[in-house]
Amino acid sequence: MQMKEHILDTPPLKRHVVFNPEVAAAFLQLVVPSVKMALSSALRHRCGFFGLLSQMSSSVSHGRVSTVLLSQMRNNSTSPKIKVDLNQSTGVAVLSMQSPPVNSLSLDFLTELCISLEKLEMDRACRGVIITSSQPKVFSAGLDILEMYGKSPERCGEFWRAVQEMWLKMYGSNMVTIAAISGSSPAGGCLMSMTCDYRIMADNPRYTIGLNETLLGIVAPFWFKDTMVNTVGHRTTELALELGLLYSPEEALKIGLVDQVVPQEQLLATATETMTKWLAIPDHARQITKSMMRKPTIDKLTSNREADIKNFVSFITKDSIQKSLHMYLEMLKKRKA
Ligand SMILES: CCC/C=C/C(=O)SCCNC(=O)CCNC(=O)[C@H](O)C(C)(C)COP(=O)([O-])OP(=O)([O-])OC[C@H]1O[C@@H](n2cnc3c(N)ncnc32)[C@H](O)[C@@H]1OP(=O)([O-])[O-]
Repeated sequence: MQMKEHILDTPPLKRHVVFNPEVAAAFLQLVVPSVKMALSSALRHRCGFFGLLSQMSSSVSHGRVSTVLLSQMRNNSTSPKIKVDLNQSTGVAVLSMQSPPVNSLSLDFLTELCISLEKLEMDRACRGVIITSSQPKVFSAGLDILEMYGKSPERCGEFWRAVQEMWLKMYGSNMVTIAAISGSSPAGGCLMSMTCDYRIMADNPRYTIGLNETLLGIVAPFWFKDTMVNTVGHRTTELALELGLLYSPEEALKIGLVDQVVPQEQLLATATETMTKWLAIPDHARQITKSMMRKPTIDKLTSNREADIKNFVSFITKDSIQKSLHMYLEMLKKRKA
């Protein structure tokens, strides 16, 4: 489990240059994303300010900045993908995913999400987080398929490390986490929901939730599987994963994939009420209990992180898997037309 800790402030940069707004804008576009990436990476490795500096210089020296910059420009990275409202008096934050069209989990998105979660984790004023979406009809479409299609092995590895980091932060959070699932939540979206302590889904039969990876011709890794086994049990997970089942809210409630289904307009109010109940439990007792339940699953990934990245990269870059992803992307486009 993560311990609350303090982040080192970076000292102000002193530069003696003549100010040119165009150069400054270009510089910011180039540097801000790499600082964000480096900060996230430094946080991941808990290596403090000097680690941060070295991450930044290695990003630049390996020419990664331009690749990251290009993909971020495509993803319209200037607008924040995560909005956090912390109510100081209740200690409850509402974290809204707001990355159109479907809150897909790109490297940028995951980086921003991890930074937001880390900040809340370290903020003593925050005891609970409600995770929801500002996008209509969708909680999250799961991993951004474009991050896994046509990308270099190096980039795939970087992406997968960020997916692992998101899971570690969410599944191991000391805070009470409640998913207010306001729309469809396939694959990685379902995983995010399952990392939370409690799940409430909006009652709309058009919404679906589940780990549907096999429908894309890909395989949910062991820690996706473990999270689902811990949530709904072994046999239900076996069926769900092999068939790539997506459940309606009512069906999800029946198998225990979500804990409550409520009318859409009551979703946030119900999540807030539920949070009050959870926060009535003394933090230390709840946190130790949560750790007791989840630590073995977390340890399994932390001790196999590099091997898991290697597996993912060699799997996802196979020609046959790339073909499956291509076909799935085409199917999504056709379905829309
Ligand atoms: C080993 C690895 C484990 C993998 C885990 C995963 O999470 S794998 C992930 C498994 N995830 C899935 O299988 C979910 C697939 N997605 C869906 O089923 C639906 O989009 C929906 C039900 C989430 C929302 O329905 P809706 O009618 O509201 O929206 P819409 O369908 O009209 O889409 C709007 C636009 O978004 C695009 N786009 C969508 N998803 C993704 C994505 N993940 N990524 C990137 N792009 C995505 C879509 O192509 C379209 O683009 P366009 O044409 O505008 O350029």
